[in-house]
Amino acid sequence: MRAPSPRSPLRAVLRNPLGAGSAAVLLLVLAAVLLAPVLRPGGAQSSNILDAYDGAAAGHPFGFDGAGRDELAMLLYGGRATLGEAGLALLIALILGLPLGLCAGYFAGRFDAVGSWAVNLVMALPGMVVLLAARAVLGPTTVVLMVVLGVLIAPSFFRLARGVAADLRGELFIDAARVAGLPAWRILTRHVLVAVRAPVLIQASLVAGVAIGMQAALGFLGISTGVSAPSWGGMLSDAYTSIYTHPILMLWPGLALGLTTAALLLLAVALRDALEDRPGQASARRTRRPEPVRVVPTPAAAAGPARAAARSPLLSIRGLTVAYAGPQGAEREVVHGVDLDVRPGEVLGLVGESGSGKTQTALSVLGLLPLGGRITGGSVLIDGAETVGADERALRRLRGGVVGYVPQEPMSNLDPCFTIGSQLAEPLRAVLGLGRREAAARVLDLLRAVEIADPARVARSYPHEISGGMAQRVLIAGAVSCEPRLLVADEPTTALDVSVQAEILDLLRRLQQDQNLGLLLVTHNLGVVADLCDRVAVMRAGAIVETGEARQILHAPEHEHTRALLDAVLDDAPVRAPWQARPTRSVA
Ligand SMILES: Nc1ncnc2c1ncn2[C@@H]1O[C@H](COP(=O)(O)OP(=O)(O)OP(=O)(O)O)[C@@H](O)[C@H]1O
Repeated sequence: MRAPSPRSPLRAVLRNPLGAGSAAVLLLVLAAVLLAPVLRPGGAQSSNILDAYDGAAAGHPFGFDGAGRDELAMLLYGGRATLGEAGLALLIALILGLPLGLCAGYFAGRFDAVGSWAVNLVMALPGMVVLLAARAVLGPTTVVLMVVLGVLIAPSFFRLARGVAADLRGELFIDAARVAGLPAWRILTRHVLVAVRAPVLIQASLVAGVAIGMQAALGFLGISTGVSAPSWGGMLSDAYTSIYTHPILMLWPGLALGLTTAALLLLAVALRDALEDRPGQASARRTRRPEPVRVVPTPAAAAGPARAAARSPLLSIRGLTVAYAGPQGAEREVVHGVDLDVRPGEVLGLVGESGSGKTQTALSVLGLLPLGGRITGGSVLIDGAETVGADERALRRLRGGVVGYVPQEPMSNLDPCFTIGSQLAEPLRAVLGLGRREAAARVLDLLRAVEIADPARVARSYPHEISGGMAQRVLIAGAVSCEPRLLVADEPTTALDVSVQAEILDLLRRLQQDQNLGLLLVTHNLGVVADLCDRVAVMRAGAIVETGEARQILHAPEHEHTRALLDAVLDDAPVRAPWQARPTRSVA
């Protein structure tokens, strides 16, 4: 397995000849423009009519314009106006479009509807007419016109960010981050912004080019302050009056405009290539943790399920119904009045045929139903707190800290852009408020606790650099990282190799017993039920048909559907040996 090479994107851009060349041109232009008062302390307005239209001379390499002003000084000071005002328009467009687009895509619903409506309205406006109207109403101030231009081009960022955020919203690693208790702003700024940065950079370069062009056009048409203050557009306008006699005067501002916009575009392309080629950000730092994670078996765990059953439930579901919006707006109910309890230290297996509603029930507990699905009735109490109808803040308090989630697909639940260490540290910092070093050290302990032999290397790895089994161990480490009391595991071994499944189940059982966790285990595997579960609830067509002790359900099922499920197990199918506590061991 290859260790990740945390290259900085800047270095990658500079290694690319296209990137290095365009960055050099842009830097040169920017430096020249910024240093204008040093290079030409006399300013751009000093003129001598006797020099009008004169060619290059000592100290004046670009010659003089029709008013006898130094062309180089005009270019330098004109660049300050043109680039500065175009930058302002870009900034306004980014400030308005990017956060609103991210929020619209991520939160969807009414936020998206209102945002998209407003954006469509702005896009329907004819830009040039609005600018001319703004000039008439607000006066010939380019700065104000550039603010208006920024508002007009903000929809391009809105739509881009909205599209990416809406796509990512359904990604499992976003769900995993939500279950870990991360607030929406943190998910948006970390996971979503990282995905949107490459297209936004390209878009920003295009928009910067358009803004530079528009600023120059306003100056060229003489509808801005460019008449008195120099700008590249104003220079083009002046040069245009003598285009047949002194065409060279068109060359300098034209060249400045062309070079700058071309360099911007090429730099963005090189940056995009560098960012998309780069698997993630800098690896987590290796630090020593002062104290290892200790998992102490509690007396309650040792007392077994009989004692656990006597305590009040950690999870109590009553009359849960879930429905999905149909094509004609009518809702289709897929979970019908489910009742379930999970007590501390108890493993409840939720079994049933495919499509019976197990996953919908588990996702309801976490408040993570996919778009279109909603809880239409009933109650879900986690540690006594009602989650149905609770706001996002209340749910966040429960996620991570009280309830953890082990998903079905290990790889899709890890963000490919970040190292394992950084992803595990994130909830530790957000939920437990640990510092960077403390979180990094605890990550190593967590990786050790899930029996990963080389935690430092795994913490530095990106998801594509580890195996599926190891990824599932990482997710289990994440699920228990904030010391929850309830775990929801949705078919945690389905996506794994048979040989790895047993190890993962053993690990889950050990952690569950050591930490006295309540575990809601969604599975269709009755072997797993026999091995791990204290009690079992059998689902069929969205309803629970039978609940009882695992031994009773497996040996003396009462409902005919449970009997049919047991009959469907192949007679010669391998049966897992009952779980036995064993010393912790390490796997690579
Ligand atoms: N996004 C969705 N939109 C509409 N209906 C859905 C959606 N997701 C699930 N359903 C429906 O909900 C019902 C229950 O699905 P669920 O995923 O809970 O089944 P399951 O028991 O977990 O099955 P499996 O073991 O195959 O995952 C199914 O009839 C399914 O068609």
